Amino acid sequence: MENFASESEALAYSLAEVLAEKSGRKSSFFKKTCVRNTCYLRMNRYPPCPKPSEVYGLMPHTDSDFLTILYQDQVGGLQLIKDNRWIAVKPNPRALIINIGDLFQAWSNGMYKSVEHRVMTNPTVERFSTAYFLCPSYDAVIECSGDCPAYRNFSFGEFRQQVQEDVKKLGYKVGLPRFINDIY
Ligand SMILES: O=C(O)CCC(=O)C(=O)O
Ligand SMILES: [Fe+2]
Repeated sequence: MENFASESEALAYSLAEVLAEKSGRKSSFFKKTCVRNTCYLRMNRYPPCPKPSEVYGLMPHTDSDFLTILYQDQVGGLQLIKDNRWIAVKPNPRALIINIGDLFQAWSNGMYKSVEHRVMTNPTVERFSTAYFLCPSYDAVIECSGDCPAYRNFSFGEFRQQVQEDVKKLGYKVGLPRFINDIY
């Protein structure tokens, strides 16, 4: 598991470097902004569920980070939304899944999208996945790029707090729409 974490960390940084350059920013941004104590690994276990059509393994959501590196086992169940339709992400033991998170969407002014995804349950088989989340320090300010920034500046701490507040009060995450720029 430690190996997975350190390999994922290295991969996340190099991917983020390339993506930063592609979005017209300094490639060193993530090295400077992301710190070990906010990045984390999540191990997901999905027990078999007798009513898969009624119970999600994981509710539809976007990830609240910069970038996620995900490994899923052979059971399947991960889906992402494309053109308003849910598409299954086929398990491949030789592949990792890379998700752009909300912070990268804001930072790139929507050039890269934080894709909505969910996990369906399986009636008979247990499923496992492991995800590494690349996150900035809580006080890092996410500045949206471009002449017409779609989002106002916000810190990761502020974003996280708002997400937690919404989940507590409303029962779901609102996420980036809360930070849309209202100067236009
Ligand atoms: O289990 C999966 O395939 C997805 C996990 C996930 O989306 C998450 O942990 O945020
Ligand atoms: Fe996720």
